[in-house]
Amino acid sequence: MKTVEQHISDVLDLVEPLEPVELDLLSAHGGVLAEPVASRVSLPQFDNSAMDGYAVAAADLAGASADEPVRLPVVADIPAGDVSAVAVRRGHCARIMTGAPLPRGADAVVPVEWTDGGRATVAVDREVRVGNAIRRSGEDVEKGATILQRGAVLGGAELAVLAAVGRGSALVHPRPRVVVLSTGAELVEPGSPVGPGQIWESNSYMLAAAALDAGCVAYRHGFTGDDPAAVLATIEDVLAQADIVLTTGGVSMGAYDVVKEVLSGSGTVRFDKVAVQPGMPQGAGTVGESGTPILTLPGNPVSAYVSFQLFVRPALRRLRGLPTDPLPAVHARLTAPVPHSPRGRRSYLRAVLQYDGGEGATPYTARPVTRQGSHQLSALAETNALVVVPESVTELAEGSVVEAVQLPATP
Ligand SMILES: Nc1nc2c(c(=O)[nH]1)N[C@H]1C(S)=C(S)[C@@H](COP(=O)(O)OP(=O)(O)OC[C@H]3O[C@@H](n4cnc5c(N)ncnc54)[C@H](O)[C@@H]3O)O[C@H]1N2
Ligand code: MOO
Repeated sequence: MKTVEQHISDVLDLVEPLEPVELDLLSAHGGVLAEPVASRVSLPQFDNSAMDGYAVAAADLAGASADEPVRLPVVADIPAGDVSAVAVRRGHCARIMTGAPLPRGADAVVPVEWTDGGRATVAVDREVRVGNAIRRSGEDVEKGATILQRGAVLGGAELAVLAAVGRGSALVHPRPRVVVLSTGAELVEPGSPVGPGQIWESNSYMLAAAALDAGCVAYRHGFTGDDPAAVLATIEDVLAQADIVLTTGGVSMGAYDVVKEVLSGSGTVRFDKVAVQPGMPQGAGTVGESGTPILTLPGNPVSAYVSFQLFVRPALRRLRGLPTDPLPAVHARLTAPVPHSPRGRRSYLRAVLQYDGGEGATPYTARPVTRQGSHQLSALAETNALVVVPESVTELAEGSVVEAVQLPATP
């Protein structure tokens, strides 16, 4: 059987970061910067007021106090955006709003709270230091400085920085388009009645949602029955909208394992048994003229989920232009024994990981959920970690220290 690491490596060999495209800012959300961005301007671009108040020469307020306020004539009113470039002569002041350009001659701003708020003349009841409440040009960003590094994921903060320096678009690796196909004649769309022997389809929702959580665009293509011609036609149809295709079901040893049947004869898809539990039957390769990567995951829902986290997620990260680091892992103490684990396969047990600050080897505990079958979906929702049981280990006592892989949460 193939090792987990070998399969991850084979999957990664199928994908490259998507070609960068210039996208307007909101469309670039979730994209990964393909080049560093330097600012063409200083921020702020001009000295401006940090408060609503009065622009003054600080020296004019020498000796001002509550008992003996200094009175200054107000020669102008400067709202934010005002470009009428007033100057303030000594002994005068201008009313000024937050963000408005500082007039020539002023070297401090007095907040309105220190004054009587006068419009023609203002009384100021204390002294002010030079530079008070002034935001200097360049104190946020210096012209020419790098504001974002290549590889930055564009979220709200990054888009704000780009917008603030005047960029209307960014060159990014776009979000990959992930098409999810489910196969199986027994599958029925949730919300519709099921007949005898049928089940409601759930894998495509799980995988499409996991792809969205992983920063991709996801399309769900319902399911395609068990007819080889129809499955092949569907796969060919979706290639135009896919940077990667995920299928579930039909890859094992059954007489109707249609994905394996149709893909074995076309493209470069290889089917292997990977030494992992769950998620053993896996296929990976490319299809179509443009060599679109396709990963065929097992149909058992928990197997499909674990396969996504182990094998699909790194591929999606590479498509996005991100490092393919594994999920973070911590050491944790088991709060229950693991009575058996298959020799020669690495088990990933669904578990609830908790920080209890406890003494000893690790401050984390891991409680494996009770229903560990590949078909037992119900405990997935409470699962936040996968406990790793190495290939050579067949049982573990309560209290054993294990590696627990932390699963990503929906952002
Ligand atoms: N003789 C053998 N049988 C099986 C083997 C084996 O090595 N020899 N491997 C087992 C393992 S491990 C797995 S995992 C499954 C994988 O099977 P397939 O990928 O071929 O999946 P299906 O047979 O189509 O379905 C398996 C199971 O999952 C349900 N399913 C499928 N698709 C969906 C869906 N979209 N939503 C919800 N549930 C789905 C399906 O009804 C089956 O119950 O094979 C074992 N067998
Ligand atoms: O590998 Mo299957 O994925 O054991 O249930």
